Amino acid sequence: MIKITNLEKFYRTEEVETIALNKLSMEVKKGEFVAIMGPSGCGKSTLLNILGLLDDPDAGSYLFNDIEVADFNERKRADLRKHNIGFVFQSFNLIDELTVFENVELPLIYTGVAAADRVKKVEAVLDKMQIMHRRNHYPQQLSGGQQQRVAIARAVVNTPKIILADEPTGNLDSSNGNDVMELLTDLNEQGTTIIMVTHSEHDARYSHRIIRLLDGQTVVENIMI
Ligand SMILES: Nc1ncnc2c1ncn2[C@@H]1O[C@H](COP(=O)(O)OP(=O)(O)OP(=O)(O)O)[C@@H](O)[C@H]1O
Repeated sequence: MIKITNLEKFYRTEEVETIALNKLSMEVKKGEFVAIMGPSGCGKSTLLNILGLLDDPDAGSYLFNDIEVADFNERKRADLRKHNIGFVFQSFNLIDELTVFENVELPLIYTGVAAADRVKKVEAVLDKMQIMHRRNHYPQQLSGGQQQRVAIARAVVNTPKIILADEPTGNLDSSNGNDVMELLTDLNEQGTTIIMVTHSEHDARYSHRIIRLLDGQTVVENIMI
């Protein structure tokens, strides 16, 4: 599903050049649940942004479902992204001015789904995430665990092929964190590929495989049993 080869990303300022990804290669197969770990500054967010088509690499190949996307322009990236990729962030990234229902509806508006179908899809996913009773609340009226359930609902409402999660439990207590990991596990068992950046060895144990990065390179891969 994802194959990157010799991927490079540099950040240049006037004085210094930082190599964020240094000829990084990795592969993620359809249906896998992969954790990406490594010390601060090793390139995890940079990698996730490129995998999520939010940013482009400076060199190397990125095959998404066998299509070379490394040289896609922003418009083509956005098109592929909105139909295929769901994002879950540490800080939830919900829109405060929109209700729970409206936040989850947004990706369906972007992909042109008709209003009646939107209602059905949003209600189904809110039900699945057990947050239906809060559909008319605003994000600030919800607990952190509830906000992350809404964010996961928003990530999956378009039935993406892949979910990219950046520290999804980072702002949650352990009980809410475990609930979020269980939700991600359920989605994975229903066929969604998941790539999750985490600092938590506990959360990483929910995955099938850990890719460890250091200085923009893969250093080791652990298969979970
Ligand atoms: N916009 C930017 N401009 C300049 N340098 C950057 C920029 N973004 C990231 N970097 C640098 O690139 C390297 C990789 O950063 P990245 O954010 O991908 O690391 P990370 O592994 O996600 O770190 P953390 O765990 O702290 O979030 C770091 O050395 C960082 O300082």
